[in-house]
This record gives sequence, structure tokens and C-alpha cells, in this order.
Amino acid sequence: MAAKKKQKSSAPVTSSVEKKTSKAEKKGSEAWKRMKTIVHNHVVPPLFLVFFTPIVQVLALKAIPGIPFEWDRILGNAYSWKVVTIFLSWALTFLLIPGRTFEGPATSFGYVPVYADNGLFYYATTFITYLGLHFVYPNLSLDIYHNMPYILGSLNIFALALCLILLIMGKWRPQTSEKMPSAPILLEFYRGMEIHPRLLGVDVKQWTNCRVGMMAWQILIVAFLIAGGRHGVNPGHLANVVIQTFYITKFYYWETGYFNTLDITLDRAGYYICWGCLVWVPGFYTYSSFYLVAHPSTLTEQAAFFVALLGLFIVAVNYRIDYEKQLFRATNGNCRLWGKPAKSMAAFNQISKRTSTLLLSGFWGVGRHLNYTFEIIAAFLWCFPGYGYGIWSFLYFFFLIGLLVHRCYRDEEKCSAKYGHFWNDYCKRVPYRMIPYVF
Ligand SMILES: NC(=O)C1=CN([C@@H]2O[C@H](COP(=O)(O)OP(=O)(O)OC[C@H]3O[C@@H](n4cnc5c(N)ncnc54)[C@H](OP(=O)(O)O)[C@@H]3O)[C@@H](O)[C@H]2O)C=CC1
Ligand SMILES: CC(C)CCC[C@@H](C)[C@H]1CC[C@H]2C3=CC=C4C[C@@H](O)CC[C@]4(C)[C@H]3CC[C@]12C
Repeated sequence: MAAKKKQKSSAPVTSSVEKKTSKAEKKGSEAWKRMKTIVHNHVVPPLFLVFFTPIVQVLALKAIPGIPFEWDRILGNAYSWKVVTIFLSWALTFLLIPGRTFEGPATSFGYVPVYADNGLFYYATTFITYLGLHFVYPNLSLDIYHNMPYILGSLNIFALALCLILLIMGKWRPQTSEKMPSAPILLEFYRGMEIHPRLLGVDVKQWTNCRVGMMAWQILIVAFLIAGGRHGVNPGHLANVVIQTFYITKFYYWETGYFNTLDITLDRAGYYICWGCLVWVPGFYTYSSFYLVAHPSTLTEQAAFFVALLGLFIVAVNYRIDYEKQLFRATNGNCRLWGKPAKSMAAFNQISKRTSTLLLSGFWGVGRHLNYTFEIIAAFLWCFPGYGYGIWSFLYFFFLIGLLVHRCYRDEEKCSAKYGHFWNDYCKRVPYRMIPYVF
């Protein structure tokens, strides 16, 4: 009886403690949320603007030893402005050529973006034209290499001006009917205003991401290989460029698939994406190849061959993972993966109010983001020829780990909001993100 009384009397005490804890927890989590918002809205944008904007030029100083600081690095020079203007116009022209178009996924406010569907044609024509130009300007690649800091200066000014135009357009002349809540101005500049703005008759993100950033990546690494190979091709440098070239060719082959990704469907056209693709990709993504010009790889021919072969295989696996999901979606789940009919689960999309499906077979049954894992391994392999010179040629690899782990969480946040408890069920069935049994 006494025990019963004790039990009875202790029960309400426990629940009031619980209530107090949950209130305190709620308060704590609200404070945490508020702090996250402050950091996201007021700290991240200025930090990124101040830190990332000059970093590519500072790194260029490190890679080409002995060059002093000049104002041209910030303002560009006559050569860099000529190169940048010609390249931006070339990329724009290919988006304006009449031809096949591709409709991207509709936004939540019903806008259907339309893209030029000539990625591989643009890629091949640009690549061949660049190589052909060497017959007329034999020093072209060497000149590009030596002018790289100024080219980055010009790209930087152009990109910042474009982001400003996008901010003004988005604020005062939005092209779509999307309601955009107002935010601190630096945040608006940093994350952008509109998802699918158009300028000069083209989709801005297709121009900056697919046509300028990715092609600059390809042309620049080839230019650096040629610039570094004046006295014979270095096998390690060749391996570095061969893997990246395969990766970029794959991107153009898959370009229309890219229009379904976070960058295009969720991210707005602002500093993060547009400046990122106009400056960060040409300056930082190409850095391992740039660095190898003045710091030749010490890899033997056999080692370089092995690294190249492994790199090509890993890029192929990364593509295979993206392809499995694309095939699954294109066939409405009626496909075979790894020799068996694909397994899937229904997931109700709370935003479009339609039932969608999530793949449970092949790589997507082993981990939720194995494509990122193989992307990181591929990056490690193409950075590897710079082994022996410290951290410098591995900078992209370390950056990519941060970018993709953060992106993994961002993507899961998006999926959780989209599929609700169906996403939680999927996570229970496929419990690991990037490394089975570890993460
Ligand atoms: N080098 C670089 O800087 C970067 C490279 N990449 C590469 O780009 C490529 C694309 O990556 P990313 O854009 O991040 O997107 P992902 O290809 O990883 O796609 C994620 C989306 O796929 C859908 N999805 C998730 N799980 C399933 C499932 N089980 N079945 C079916 N659909 C599913 C969800 O979208 P939905 O709403 O359709 O359900 C989810 O939002 C990858 O190869 C990646 O490695 C990516 C980022 C940076
Ligand atoms: C502000 C900057 C420091 C950060 C800029 C980030 C962007 C440049 C990159 C963010 C996501 C990146 C990409 C996503 C997916 C891609 C598909 C892949 O097949 C090729 C690469 C890429 C287009 C890649 C390009 C850089 C980003 C847009």
C-alpha cells in the first residue's frame, strides 16, 4: 500500500520534472534555432564574401612563385578582359542558337524552366576550337597560365557585377511570380533572389554553371597541361587532366540530369552559385592542375598510369550511381539493377501532393549518397599527382569533403520536408549516408 502510495505520489513529480525539462529543452532548441538563423542570415554571407572573393587570387600567388602583388590582379588587364569577354560571349552564343530544348522540373509556383539541349555539342566544339587555336597562337596556353591571376580578377569583377544585377532584378523586377520574403541585403546578395532568372534571353544558371564554369574548368586544365609540358608531357600531370576530362565529359553527357539537382531546383541565382561557378570553379577547382605547372609531379609513368586507370573507374562508378537513379525515375521503377528487378518504396510528396517512389536497389540500397563518396575518391585521385608538395594540390579534395558532407545534410533536409515520415522510413531501410556501417 505504502509502495503504491509512493508510486502514485511519485508519478506526478516525475511528469512535472519531465514537463520542466521539455519546456527547458524547447527553450534551448528555440534559442539554438534563433542562433542558427542569426549565423545563417548575418554571419555566413559577409564571411563568405570577405573570405572567398580574394582567396583564388591569393592562391594563384602561391602557385606561381615570385610574382609580386599588382592592382591588375584585382582589376584584370587588357589580355584577361579580352579572354573573358570572348569566352563569355562564346558560351552565350551556344545558348541562343535555335535547336532542341529541354524542360526542367516545374517550380512550386508553376514555372517551367526551358534550357538549350546542346551540351555535348558545345563541349566538343569548344574543346576542338581551343586546341585548333594553337595553330594560330602557339603560345596560347602559356599566356593563359601566366595571365591566370588577371583572368580571375576580370572574372571576379564580372561575377560580382552580375550578382548585383541579379539582386536588383530580383528585388525590383522579379521575372516569376514567386513570393520572396525580404531578408538582410547581404544574405539576399549571397544566396540570390530568384531560382530561374533569365538574362539576354538565356537561363542565367545554365550559362554560369553549365556553360562557363564547367567549360572553363576543362579548357584551363588542358591549358595548364600544355603550359607545363613545354619540355615533354609529365605523366602525373597527364593523369590529373585525363581523370578530370573524363569527369567533365560525363557532366556534359548528363547535363539535362543536372537540371534536377539542388543547384538548379532549390538554390537561387546569387553569389553562392553564380560567383561560385564563374570564379570559384575556374580558380579553385582547377587548382591542382595549375599548381602542377610550376611543381611537376614526381609520379613515375607506371604509377601515373595506375592512378589514371583507377580514377577513370571511380568516375565511372560515380556516374553509374547517378545513372541508376535516373533510369529508375525514367522507367517509373520498371527496370533491372544489378541483375534483379529494382525494389522501391512509395513516398508521398507533401508539396506536390503526388506519390513518388524511392529506389531501394543497386547503389541507392547500399547508401543514401554513395555518389558523393565516389566523387570524393575521384577528386583524391586527380589531386594525388601533386603528392610531395604539401597540402596545396589537395585543397580541392578537402574542400569537396566539406561541400559534400554539408550538401548531404542539406539534401536530406529537403527530402525530409518533401516526403515527411516516408523519408524517415527510407532512412531506416537504408541507414547509411556515405560510408556503409560508418556514416
Ligand atoms: N564536384 C562538385 O562540386 C559536386 C558534384 N556533385 C555531383 O553531382 C551529382 C548530382 O548530385 P546532387 O545534385 O547532389 O544530387 P543527387 O544525385 O545525390 O540527388 C539527390 C536527390 O535524389 C533524390 N533521391 C534521393 N534518394 C533517392 C532514392 N533512393 N531514390 C530516388 N531518388 C532519390 C532526391 O530528390 P527528389 O526530390 O527527386 O526525390 C534527392 O534530393 C553527383 O554525382 C555528385 O557527386 C554534387 C555536388 C557538388
Ligand atoms: C561560394 C563558394 C565558395 C561555393 C561555391 C559552390 C559552387 C561553385 C558549387 C556548389 C555545388 C557545385 C556543383 C554541383 C554539382 C555539380 C555536378 C557535377 O557533375 C559537376 C560539378 C557541379 C556542376 C558542381 C559545380 C560547382 C558547384 C555549383
